[in-house]
Amino acid sequence: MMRKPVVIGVTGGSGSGKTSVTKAIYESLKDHSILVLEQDYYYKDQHDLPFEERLKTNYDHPLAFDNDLLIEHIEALLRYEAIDKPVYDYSIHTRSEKVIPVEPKDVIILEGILVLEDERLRNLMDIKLYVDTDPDLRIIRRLTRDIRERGRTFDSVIEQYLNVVRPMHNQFIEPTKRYADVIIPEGGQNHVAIDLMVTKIQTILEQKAIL
Ligand SMILES: Nc1ncnc2c1ncn2[C@@H]1O[C@H](COP(=O)(O)OP(=O)(O)O)[C@@H](O)[C@H]1O
Ligand SMILES: O=c1ccn([C@@H]2O[C@H](COP(=O)(O)O)[C@@H](O)[C@H]2O)c(=O)[nH]1
Repeated sequence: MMRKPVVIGVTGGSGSGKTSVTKAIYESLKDHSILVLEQDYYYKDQHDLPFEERLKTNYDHPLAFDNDLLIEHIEALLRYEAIDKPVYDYSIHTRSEKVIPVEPKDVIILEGILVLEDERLRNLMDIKLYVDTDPDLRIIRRLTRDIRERGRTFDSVIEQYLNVVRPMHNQFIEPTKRYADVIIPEGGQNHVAIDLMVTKIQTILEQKAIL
């Protein structure tokens, strides 16, 4: 049987705990061969747009992402070829000049708000997870994080949440729950769900005779 990496998709609304779940799975498997791809890093490059225009972009719509490049990169990793992963800078709303060279690994975690929305991405996944956290917790988490880490003000987070993030969540993200194999309530503190996932990934790796 030909060797092929395992691909795990992790999705959920903004602030649901996708990154925390991904980190927890990564930490449990880091002695093996594992890498993370963040869909956020594949937002379309907006260097050509003035900063004021970038503020108006809808970052919660499927068309905001360069999924063609993301798919190209996953397909390369599935062939055990290295990629140059883009880096996204939230404070300037575009890709940074840097890229991160990424070597292929046996486990690929693909994390992002709309990774289950694109059928081409879904078809590349062995396991699909949806992190399901109540909207009140998600907005509290997002507020704290965006002010601390993404250079935002209280007012700008609230305004973006009500006008864009919330309606886009209801229209595009929440409906992808139906594609999930597993729904994880509460995100990164759900140790039982994370342990189950880690065990499942190990079983797949054993079946593929990678471990
Ligand atoms: N269970 C939790 N309790 C409290 N804060 C959390 C919890 N899970 C995540 N956070 C915090 O909430 C913010 C968003 O979590 P994160 O994992 O980045 O979510 P996502 O990737 O889905 O946006 C982060 O600052 C994180 O530290
Ligand atoms: O330039 C940008 C790019 C993205 N966003 C917001 O980020 C979230 C997705 O990240 P999470 O880590 O899942 O929260 C998305 O809801 C966008 O609104 C942004 O504000 N600016």
